[in-house]
Amino acid sequence: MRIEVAAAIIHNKEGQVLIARRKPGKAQAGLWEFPGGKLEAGEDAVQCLRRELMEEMRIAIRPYEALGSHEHDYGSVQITLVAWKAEYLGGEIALSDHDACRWVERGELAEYDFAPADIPFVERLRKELC
Ligand SMILES: Nc1nc2c([nH]c(=O)n2[C@H]2C[C@H](O)[C@@H](COP(=O)(O)OP(=O)(O)OP(=O)(O)O)O2)c(=O)[nH]1
Repeated sequence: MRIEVAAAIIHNKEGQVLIARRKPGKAQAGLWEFPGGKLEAGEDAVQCLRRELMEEMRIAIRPYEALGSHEHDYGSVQITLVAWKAEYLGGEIALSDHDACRWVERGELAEYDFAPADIPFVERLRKELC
């Protein structure tokens, strides 16, 4: 099975990036990710991310720049992960699909265990290439 997933690399005014840990019971539980989710039929990545962030975290974002996509084979599922840079607009974070979230500096990203599909984006962020 192949699924298309969008992830938002959300920054705040201080330049920190929002990361979240997948909660127990979900695929990749315990690993950190950039929040987002599966594209629904007829939806583009920007619409998907606006919807997912409101559903999963109750926050409003503005995705504004596509950072490309990476394929990852999880065995039972192959995912195409599309990442977008996004601006945090507002709303107080209320978690439903995650059991933790943090605003982190790029230099702190190495301290977290990310879902394998996210690693190429994490590396680019760490090197400040995006
Ligand atoms: N959202 C998100 N999912 C990721 C990332 N990296 C990564 O490997 N995944 C995987 C985990 C899941 O297998 C899949 C996304 O599923 P999901 O559970 O977040 O999506 P969803 O909210 O639409 O799904 P559902 O729980 O409603 O079924 O992609 C990432 O950075 N963000």
